[in-house]
Amino acid sequence: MSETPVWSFLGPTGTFCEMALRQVAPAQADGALAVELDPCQDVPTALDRVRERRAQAAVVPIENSVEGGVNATLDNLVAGAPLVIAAEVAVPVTFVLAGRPGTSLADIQAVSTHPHAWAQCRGWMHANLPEAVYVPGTSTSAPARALAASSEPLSFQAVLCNPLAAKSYGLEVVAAGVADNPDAVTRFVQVTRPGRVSQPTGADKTTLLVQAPHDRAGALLDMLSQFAARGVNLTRIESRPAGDSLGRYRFSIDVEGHVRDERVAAALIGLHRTCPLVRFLGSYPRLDGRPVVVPAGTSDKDFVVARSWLGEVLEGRTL
Ligand SMILES: O=C(O)C(=O)C[C@]1(C(=O)O)C=C[C@@H](O)C=C1
Repeated sequence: MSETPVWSFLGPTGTFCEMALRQVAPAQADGALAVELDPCQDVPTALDRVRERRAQAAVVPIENSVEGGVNATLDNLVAGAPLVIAAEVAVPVTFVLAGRPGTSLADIQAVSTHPHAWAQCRGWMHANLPEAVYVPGTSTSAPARALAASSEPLSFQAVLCNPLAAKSYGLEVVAAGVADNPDAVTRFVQVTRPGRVSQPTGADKTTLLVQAPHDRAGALLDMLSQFAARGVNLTRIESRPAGDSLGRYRFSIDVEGHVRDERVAAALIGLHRTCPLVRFLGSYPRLDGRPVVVPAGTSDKDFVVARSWLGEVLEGRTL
């Protein structure tokens, strides 16, 4: 009998991350999850569980429509043993302000939540609870659980979490629909250990980490030219400090297409020839399912025809 696969995520139960996991994890015939949930204290721990083979997959936040890239994820993905992204999912993010039963706005002097959640509610907090102090939490549900778990006074009287977490921990909603941007979404990724790369679907994305040479003019332009020359469209590019000295940056990049697409493969080969570091972080179906637009002259067929023409040239059969 095969064992139930373990999937790790940023816990405890009730995070947006768990909502994302429930959207991508396999389900049984009756709709119940076919994986065992492994809530972790932070993103690096969730990813390490996969590296250590204690989990088959991890679901972690990677990009937030308000705060941008999630550094804990972007940096950890390239820090240790290789991992790759297998799928992506977006979760709409709206918060409730919740406290122990009976709490009213006037009782709240301090609020705890994840720093990204706080960043998404700053304007609302300023307008409604300008005096409230912020107490950082390891996730949105960790302080919710802590508040519900005891009746002793804590350093905060309310939390910003998702409505399901407030309900499951038995907290009372003091204010609903708390968000500076009602359309905010967070993108999460399912991460696994690398294996043979899947086949393209025609609507894929590839994530890379690239370090451009730092000691010559135009290095960044050269790096970007590797994509432009092959008609590969970028959907995200962010710089992250390399960490070893000031002024050295790496680029976290998402491109349209799959590493098995000729034009994406050619861009990667070009990067590998010219950049000191290139990490492939996975090709996976894009969440909007929108087919990739392939510019003229960059389809797989165009590459195959051109290669066969060159073969003919080498054999002296054509010029
Ligand atoms: O704390 C959670 O609930 C998470 O899933 C993490 C996280 C994030 O890292 O951005 C996810 C969505 C919200 O933007 C707030 C926090």
